[in-house]
Amino acid sequence: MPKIVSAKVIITSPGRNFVTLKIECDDGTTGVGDATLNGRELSVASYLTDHVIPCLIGRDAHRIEDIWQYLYKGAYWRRGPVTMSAIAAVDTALWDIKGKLAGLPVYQLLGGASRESVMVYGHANGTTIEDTVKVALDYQAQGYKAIRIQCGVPGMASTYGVSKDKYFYEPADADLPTENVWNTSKYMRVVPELFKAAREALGWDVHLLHDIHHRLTPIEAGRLGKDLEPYRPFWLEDATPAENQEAFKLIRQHTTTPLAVGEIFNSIWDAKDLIENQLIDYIRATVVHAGGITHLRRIAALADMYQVKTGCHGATDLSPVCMAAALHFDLSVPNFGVQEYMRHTPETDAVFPHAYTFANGAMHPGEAPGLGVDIDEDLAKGYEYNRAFLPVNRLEDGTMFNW
Ligand SMILES: O=C(O)[C@@H](O)[C@@H](O)[C@H](O)[C@H](O)CO
Ligand SMILES: [Mg+2]
Repeated sequence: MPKIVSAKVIITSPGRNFVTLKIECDDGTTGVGDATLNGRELSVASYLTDHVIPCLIGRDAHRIEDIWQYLYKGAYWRRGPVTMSAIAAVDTALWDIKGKLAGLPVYQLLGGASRESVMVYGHANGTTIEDTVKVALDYQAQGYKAIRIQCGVPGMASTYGVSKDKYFYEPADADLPTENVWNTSKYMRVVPELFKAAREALGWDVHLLHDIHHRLTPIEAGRLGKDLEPYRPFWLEDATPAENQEAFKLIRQHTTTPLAVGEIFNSIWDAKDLIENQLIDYIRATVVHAGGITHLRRIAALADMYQVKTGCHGATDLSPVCMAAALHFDLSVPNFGVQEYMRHTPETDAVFPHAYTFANGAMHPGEAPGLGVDIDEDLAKGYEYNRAFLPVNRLEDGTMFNW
């Protein structure tokens, strides 16, 4: 049996902070797992180093399920983004090792390919509607079949999803949280205009997505969903904060626009009622924050029973290790919907050499045994950790709001 003899946490910051777990077995086989939790990276690093790694040494690396259960039930304090990101990193690294030892890409261990490739969506954003549509046309020209569109809001200095440099969006932008200001009614006026202009420019053969990013009440989300129905959005994401899963009932009463939620979910329990009551159409949970491949498969299996599809989160703060693992999952899962692909920078890609490829609006994890991704430890050493927080959001009267 491949015995775990060591494991280490590698923190590197090629443009943004990443936390990677690397596990090594007695025969020299290694596996990697993403443990990055944007804005709280060191908490997961410590959880792994101080509370998980000592319990891994000497265990059989093939026993993925047993180790998962040991770390989940053994913590006593179950669930939460820190715990489940740490468990995810271990799980992902063990699937990587299992694939390498079997000489198979992980998707083959998950039941093989259910499709030829994985449709992805890119992020078109701009300060104005015109700017956003121009970038969306560029994505369409690159072959993307699905494009997220986010534009600035007249009268507001900033809004979610609009970056200074268009193609790379990194919201964790300061040593202490940047304070943004928000106005819902101004936002709700511009989004239908954006979709109208986008449909006129791009036509109907491209999927258009939008991320509300937890900023509307259920009835406001119902209103926006209804306003957008003529433009057929592929989904409206994070329409309202989802701690109260029941809130989505009110949105469903008012609009047929498909709903996606779950990038901040970290276990099946966060999504159970949403899925069982068919209150959503896509589940966004992904490998790094929802307990790894093992737990994400459970979430997808429950979703499949209710015709809910997967739509894994894939922002730049999820490392190429998570992207690789997600693509193996996406290729095999029966109820695949779409994969977010917010390209990493060239310096990040250099630190994380990978086998996955993009062509014509779709991706493939490649045929390398395991996940087909690694971390170049020498390169990684050259990028010091830089504390960076996600912004916070206030209403114009100063009330603390959702970012
Ligand atoms: O859908 C998305 O990609 C966003 O919600 C993310 O950009 C999210 O804001 C970041 O991952 C937070 O770190
Ligand atoms: Mg989102």
